[in-house]
Amino acid sequence: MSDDWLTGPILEQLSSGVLVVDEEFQLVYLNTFLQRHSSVQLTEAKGKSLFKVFADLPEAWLRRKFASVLELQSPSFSSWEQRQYVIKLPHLRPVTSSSQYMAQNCTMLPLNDPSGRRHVCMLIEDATDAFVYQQHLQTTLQKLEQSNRVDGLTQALNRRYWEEQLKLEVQRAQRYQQPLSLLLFDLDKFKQLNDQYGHLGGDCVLIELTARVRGLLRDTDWFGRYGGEEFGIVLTNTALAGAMEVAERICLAVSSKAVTFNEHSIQSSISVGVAQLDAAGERAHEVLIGQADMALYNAKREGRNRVVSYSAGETEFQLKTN
Ligand SMILES: Nc1nc2c(ncn2[C@@H]2O[C@H](COP(=O)(O)OP(=O)(O)OP(=O)(O)O)[C@@H](O)[C@H]2O)c(=O)[nH]1
Repeated sequence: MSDDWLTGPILEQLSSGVLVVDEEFQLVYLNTFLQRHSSVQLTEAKGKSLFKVFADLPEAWLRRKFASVLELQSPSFSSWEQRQYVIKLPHLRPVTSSSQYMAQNCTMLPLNDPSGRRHVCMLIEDATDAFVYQQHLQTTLQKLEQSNRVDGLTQALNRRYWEEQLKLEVQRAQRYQQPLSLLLFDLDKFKQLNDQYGHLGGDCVLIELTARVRGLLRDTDWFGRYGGEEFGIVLTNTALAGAMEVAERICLAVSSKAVTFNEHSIQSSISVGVAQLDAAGERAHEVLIGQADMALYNAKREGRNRVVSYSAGETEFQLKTN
């Protein structure tokens, strides 16, 4: 007895695609799922070349796959992670996704008709849910990674990540013998500012200041929040003279324009310490931080709102005022 009564309705109802081709890659069968999603009708497509019916198939790849299934008489599989789709079909999800096509898992099976002629049956499973889920997961992981790197208030890099980058850049500069400089700066009399305008006023100054500073830097510089009101900038491929120029520009950008907070106009300034990498060895980045910190200390001591560079061997630090 024929099994058509059984297989017919199942193939009609199946929510996966079933496609069969003969040895010449001519279409023998398409189930309802595929006809509905591709708008190709079996009655019109039967006997035609698969690659003419579906013009945008990856022909060379699919021919190789089919040939190996026919020759080895064993199944082959392609997942959406390797190749997002084999047949370009629109997906019907009401979700936003970067792709409008159905992600597919494809299994290719050897199939012989009753007279022994060889065919290939391709089963196409809709994997769009998994694809969309993975995309969401990736976006979430990227956001998480980003939030692990930045300081929540100012969006400057946080201290841990910034120090990691400093260490890497110091190693790079040493290996390729390129100059590298470090700026450390600190808001002047910030405690007083907080006392006068409240913590929110202080926060507002920190946010505005970091935005101004960021606008003055190159993409290759690393700007991080080193402590409460202390920040660090790694200037790659920059010698001391260039770093001093950047520091002066930043110092001026802060002091030349007040920050508006509620009805207040808050005037602020920073002191900046600058040092160029000269130490060798594994702890060179720590030495560099120490040197920039000493220069910053001197900028504070000399009256604030200024840039001071560290110079090795000098007892008195070179002072530069705005
Ligand atoms: N609003 C605000 N204040 C902060 C934050 N982090 C640290 N501070 C404050 O910054 C102030 C730093 O004070 P000090 O270290 O005495 O330094 P200063 O008053 O700036 O004095 P000088 O550095 O010598 O000019 C403290 O009052 C901290 O509470 C922050 O995220 N937001």
